[in-house]
Amino acid sequence: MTAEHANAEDEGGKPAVGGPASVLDEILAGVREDVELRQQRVSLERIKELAAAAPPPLDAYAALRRPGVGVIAEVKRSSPSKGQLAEIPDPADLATEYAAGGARCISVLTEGRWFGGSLDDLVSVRAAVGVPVLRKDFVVSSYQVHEARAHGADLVLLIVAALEQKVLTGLLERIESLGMTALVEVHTEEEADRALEAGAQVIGVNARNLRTLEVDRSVFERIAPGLPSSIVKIAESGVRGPHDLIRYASAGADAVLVGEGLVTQKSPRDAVAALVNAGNHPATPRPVR
Ligand SMILES: O=P(O)(O)OC[C@@H](O)[C@@H](O)c1c[nH]c2ccccc12
Repeated sequence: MTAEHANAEDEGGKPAVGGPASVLDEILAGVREDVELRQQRVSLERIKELAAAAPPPLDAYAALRRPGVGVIAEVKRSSPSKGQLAEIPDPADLATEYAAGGARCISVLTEGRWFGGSLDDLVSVRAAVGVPVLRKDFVVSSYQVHEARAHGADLVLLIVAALEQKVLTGLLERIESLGMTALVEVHTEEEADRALEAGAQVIGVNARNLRTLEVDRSVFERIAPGLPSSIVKIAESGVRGPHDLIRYASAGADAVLVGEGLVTQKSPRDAVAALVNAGNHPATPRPVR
């Protein structure tokens, strides 16, 4: 890697020039501080060694392309919009329930300040389940990508709105070079174009605007049909039950990513199973390739 490349990867996520600081900008500022502190304790060199020594990643891309509409179930304690959603004393227990309900992948929020997550949660979940695990965080530097791999991640989220194009492309390449899959998150058509331009193969359309936190389920219907059929399409946020999965499926979703709608249920396993059943039902539209 050239020095120029290294710098480019660590420059992402600057707030829009002159714009008011959004929730996303605030989150990113905290994330940068936290990454710096962790990097002082465990150097980039060391985290690269740990990543290289970790058991190889699972093929999340293949899992997401299986027939039927898949469910990515998220371990999510809190959110900036609602505060605490659930206690989740043992994320491994919850992930085990999700997997028993038929979840294709497990998403683990590792951001601490706003979402109450941690890398420890990722490690516990990885050890508990046999399905691919997503590191859900605000990834702005290659340090976090190696860190994800070192802690057992198979998939890493990249949020287009948080990254300059050069940085997005560099991080995506880094994720793939470590054998992981990048889930590239967009919220607008322009961001979708940037994701494709960067080489994304798995694109998540987030119904929630990370600047205002508003949820608009029609965003997926606007953006997904314009994506090439080869792209794996994930509908993120706002799934309350099977009816929302079916709506997203009708617009071409390969999978839905669900947090709040699962962690707030008495039986997260049954809630996942209900979604999985809807996703496998013959009447549910499925993506054509
Ligand atoms: O709880 P919900 O509405 O089911 O949403 C889950 C997931 O989409 C949401 O947690 C999310 C989507 N993109 C993110 C980026 C960062 C943090 C969180 C997210």
